[in-house]
Amino acid sequence: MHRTIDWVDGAVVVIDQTALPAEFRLLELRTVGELVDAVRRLAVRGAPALGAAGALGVALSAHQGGDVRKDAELLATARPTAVNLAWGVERALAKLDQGKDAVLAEALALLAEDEELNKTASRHAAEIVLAECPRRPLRLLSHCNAGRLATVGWGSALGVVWHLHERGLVEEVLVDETRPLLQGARLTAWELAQANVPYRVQPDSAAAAAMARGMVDCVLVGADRIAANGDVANKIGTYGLAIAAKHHGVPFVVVAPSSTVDNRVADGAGVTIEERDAGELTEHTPEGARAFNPAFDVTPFALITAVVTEEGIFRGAARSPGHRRSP
Ligand SMILES: CSC[C@@H](O)[C@@H](O)C(=O)COP(=O)(O)O
Repeated sequence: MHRTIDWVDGAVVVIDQTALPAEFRLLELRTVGELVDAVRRLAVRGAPALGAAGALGVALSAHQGGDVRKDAELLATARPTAVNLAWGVERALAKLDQGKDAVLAEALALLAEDEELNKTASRHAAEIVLAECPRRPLRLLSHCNAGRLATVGWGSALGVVWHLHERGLVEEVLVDETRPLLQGARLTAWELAQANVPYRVQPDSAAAAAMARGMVDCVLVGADRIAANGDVANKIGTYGLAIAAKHHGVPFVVVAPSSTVDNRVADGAGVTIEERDAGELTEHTPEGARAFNPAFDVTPFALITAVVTEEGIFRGAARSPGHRRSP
C-alpha cells in the first residue's frame, strides 16, 4: 500500500485525493507553494496526513535553501482547524539549528511513527467497540474519511474497521457521503472497496434514520483537534451525528493520534473553524445565493462515549443505556 504522503528524491509526493476514486495518481510537489496549494485544495487532507505535510514542507524549504521560518508560517496556516498541521511544522522546525538533514530526519521519523500510533489507537478503540456493542457482526457508521488517506498509513477511525475486519467481525460500514466535498463517498468507500469490507454509502441526512431503524451498532469518527476538556472538532456533521447517537443509545467513539490533542485550547469554543468557499455549495442554487460553509464543527465531550488515542481511552459522559461497561 502506497503511503499517502512521502519524501521521494527531494520532493514531497502525495496521493492526489481530488482524483480518487476515478484515478489513482501521485502528485510530485517540488516547492512549498505547491504543497500549500495541495493542502488548500484537499489534494492531501486529514489531520494526521496534514501533520506529515507540515513537517515535510519545512524539510523541503530547508533543502531548497528557502526562508524556512516564513515557509513554516505559510504551511502552518494553510488550514486552521487540524492542529496536527502546526504540530508537524513545529516539530521539524525545532531541528533547524542542527541543519537541513536533521530537519528531514525529524520529518521522516514523524511519518514512520504515524502508522504505528494510529494502529495502536485504533486497536484500543476496537476493544472499546467490542465492549460497548454486544451485537455480532458489527454495523459501523463512518463520517468523512479517517482512513489510510487521512494519515500516512493505516488510518484512525477506519483503522478500527481494519482491526475488526481482520477478525471477521464487521457486517457492514454505513458511509456518510460527507457533503459538500464527498470525502466519505469518494475516499472512504474507495478504501473499504479496496479492503473488501462490505459497505453502503448514505446521505449524511440518513444517519439519524439509520440509527432509529437499529442499523448502527457504533459511530466511529476521527478528529482534527481535541480540546483539553475532550471536546472534539471534526468534519461538519459530526456534532449532529453525536446528538443522534446519544438519542438512540448508540456508542460514539472518536479515534485520533495524541498529536491531535491541543491542551492549549481549553474547550471546543477555542477552536478556529475553517469556513470554505461558497462555490463548494452553490452549483445548484439560484445565481447569487450566499452560503454558510463551515468545514468542521465541535462535539462536546458530554456527547462522546470515548476519545481514544495511542496513549489510552478517555471516557466521555455519553453511555448507552443497557450497554455493558468495559473493564
Ligand atoms: C484521521 S482524519 C480525522 C479528520 O481529519 C477527518 O475526520 C476530517 O474531518 C478531515 O477533514 P478534511 O476537510 O477532509 O481534511
